[in-house]
Amino acid sequence: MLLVGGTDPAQDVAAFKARGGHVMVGTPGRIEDVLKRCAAVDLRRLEVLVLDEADRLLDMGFKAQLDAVMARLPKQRRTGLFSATQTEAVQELARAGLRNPVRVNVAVAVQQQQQPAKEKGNEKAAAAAAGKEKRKEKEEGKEGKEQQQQQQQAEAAAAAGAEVEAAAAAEAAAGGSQKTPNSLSIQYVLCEPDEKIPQLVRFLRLHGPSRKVIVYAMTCAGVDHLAAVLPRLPQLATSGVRLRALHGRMKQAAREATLEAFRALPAGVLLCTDLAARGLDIPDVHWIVQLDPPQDPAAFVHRVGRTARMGRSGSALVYLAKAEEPYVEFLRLRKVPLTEGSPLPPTEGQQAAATAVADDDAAPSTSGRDAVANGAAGGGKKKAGKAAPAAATATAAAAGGGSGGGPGGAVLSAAVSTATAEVLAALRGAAERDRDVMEKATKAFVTYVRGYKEHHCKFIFRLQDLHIGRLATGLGLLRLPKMPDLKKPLGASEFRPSPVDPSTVPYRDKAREKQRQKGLQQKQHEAARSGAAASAEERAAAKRKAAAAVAAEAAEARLPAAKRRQLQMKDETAALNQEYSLLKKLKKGKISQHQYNVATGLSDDSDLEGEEPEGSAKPAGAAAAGPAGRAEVRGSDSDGDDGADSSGSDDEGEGKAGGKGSAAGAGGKPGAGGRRGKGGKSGPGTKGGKGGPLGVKQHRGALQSYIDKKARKKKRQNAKKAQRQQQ
Ligand SMILES: Nc1ncnc2c1ncn2[C@@H]1O[C@H](COP(=O)(O)OP(=O)(O)OP(=O)(O)O)[C@@H](O)[C@H]1O
Repeated sequence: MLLVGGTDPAQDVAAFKARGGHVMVGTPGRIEDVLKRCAAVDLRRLEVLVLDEADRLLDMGFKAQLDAVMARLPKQRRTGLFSATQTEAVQELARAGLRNPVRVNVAVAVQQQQQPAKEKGNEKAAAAAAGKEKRKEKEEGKEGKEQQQQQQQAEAAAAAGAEVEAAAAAEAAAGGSQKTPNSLSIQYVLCEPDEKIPQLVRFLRLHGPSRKVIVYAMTCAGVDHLAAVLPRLPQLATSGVRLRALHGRMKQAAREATLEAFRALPAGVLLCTDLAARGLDIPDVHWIVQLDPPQDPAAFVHRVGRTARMGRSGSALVYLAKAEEPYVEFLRLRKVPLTEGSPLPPTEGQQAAATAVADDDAAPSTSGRDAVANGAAGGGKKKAGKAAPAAATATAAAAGGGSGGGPGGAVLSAAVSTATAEVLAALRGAAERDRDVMEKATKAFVTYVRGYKEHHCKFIFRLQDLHIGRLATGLGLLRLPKMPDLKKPLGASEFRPSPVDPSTVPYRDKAREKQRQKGLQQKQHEAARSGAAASAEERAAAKRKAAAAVAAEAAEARLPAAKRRQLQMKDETAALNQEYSLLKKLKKGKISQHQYNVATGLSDDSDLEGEEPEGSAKPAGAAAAGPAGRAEVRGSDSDGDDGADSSGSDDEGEGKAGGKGSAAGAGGKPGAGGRRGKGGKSGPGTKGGKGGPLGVKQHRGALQSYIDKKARKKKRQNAKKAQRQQQ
């Protein structure tokens, strides 16, 4: 029976009840599910348990399901663990319930290759640590059956540990070994994040039409992006390369269909994640390309194992950034030898173009990445191509593929750089034209950065060494996404944003774009509605404020007559003081008669514009009393429209306006009589705010009596002073 996801478990149970079976093959989750639902499955006579890809099954991800299944199995059985990367962790072997384990190691002997002492030490240390762990568990262990089980496991572990040590010793005696077949050649090419896709494009142009190639990316979003963008690149469009995508976020039926389609192709490219790293048996795969190294280094061996199967030959390639180069040594220590490869030369046409430009003495100084930005922005590939030579050396040096050196090498480097810039421009152009590509590129970027952070070899793949600017450029992003995870993103300042506004990029798919436009309109509508609600709220607030002012006036009216008079007197005194100072200014010629009239409310200000004060220069007082005061009052009217104008946006500002502008703000104009100055008291011109503006005669009379009163007071004070002096 085959028990895997993608179908209804009830169907599996029904099929088992109907037909029975001798061999169950399945995934841990589905087997556990079926065993739970079907008491009819008799496991008492189970003889053999096989855990294929044992290291993966025994890791913590499948623990619950595997423990549930194994709890139902008889203790007396034969158990086989298989994997190209068998774990040496003895605890895990004990978890699989092994007693007297025997290890069979299939490895390729390599003459004159010494097993590194450090490696041997690691294995011994792992075994010793495992033994120690078990002893500790024994000491702290529980009683009864559980303890007995643990003891058995500990014994098994000790035996397994001895076995591992023996295997290590045997390997050492044999002069070392390698984990990948001799018929498989693995190369690494040094290239920075913005050179990976251009390199891949060149690779696929060369091999894609005639070979079966599997390309691994780190994340599902990365695969989705490649699958969306590669067919649109002019550099690949005419190559006849057939692309298929496979990853874990696809439905089971779609995965199976993709795999079948890829199998059926005579040549083509499978873009995938580590979902397809293990177990796939497609005999005629010739190339494995690892665009991104796997998070789990164990997956490296499994990925490359999709080629060179059963004695056939095969090739593999991994792209590494300069900072990731220690990965090569890391793999060598794990018996996976890699040799350095060169970045692929561009097509003949590009090489010829580069040669022509290299001959031109006046090489432009624009960098390659600038050229990408320019080229994409202007939709001009010519620009990108033209700007390349200056960047050529840098790019080729970064690629480190040995294509430089000597005049011929320089030309080739220039050509490589031109080709890179062209692909990058095309990547960005694709994102600028189709929102789907743009979104996929962004998602690929974000998931890649997150995935990079989760690399198992953190000491090699360090997020702080990942060149964020070049990664974003390499995916054709229009903007650099904000990522809180990235505190100091390396090279972020080198990223050149696209002049295209991402919010304006449409979906190429018409139905999808229509849907988006509909959504946008709906959002605008909602925003307008909430804006209208906000202004309704403002109006309500203004109403409340006016009502409060009326209530304050009414409260004032209810005060005892003496108190009311006292308040009025206070108001009038303040107003008259201001008018007095205005009068002095008028007499000194600092303000004109008209300005005085307007400021004191004796005339309307509509004819003030353009009027020059007496004298050549505009007096400072005029500004304070006239236009400035007016502007402030207006500021208070535009409440909310201009939040930056704080003086005009709150009560305080309004009060100040009334104060500074005095009569102009508060009392002069018809209808302004109700406006309150600072402190909520009636302005001087209002005289209680009820009778409107005073007549000119009345006003002058009031002012004159005030001046006389002041003069009399002063006279009295002077007389008293003189009297004191005489005494
Ligand atoms: N004894 C054999 N004779 C002929 N062909 C065989 C033999 N054993 C295996 N093969 C073939 O070799 C290929 C690889 O076998 P298989 O898939 O079992 O390998 P594997 O070790 O499980 O690989 P992996 O776990 O890496 O996927 C298959 O096509 C299989 O049919």
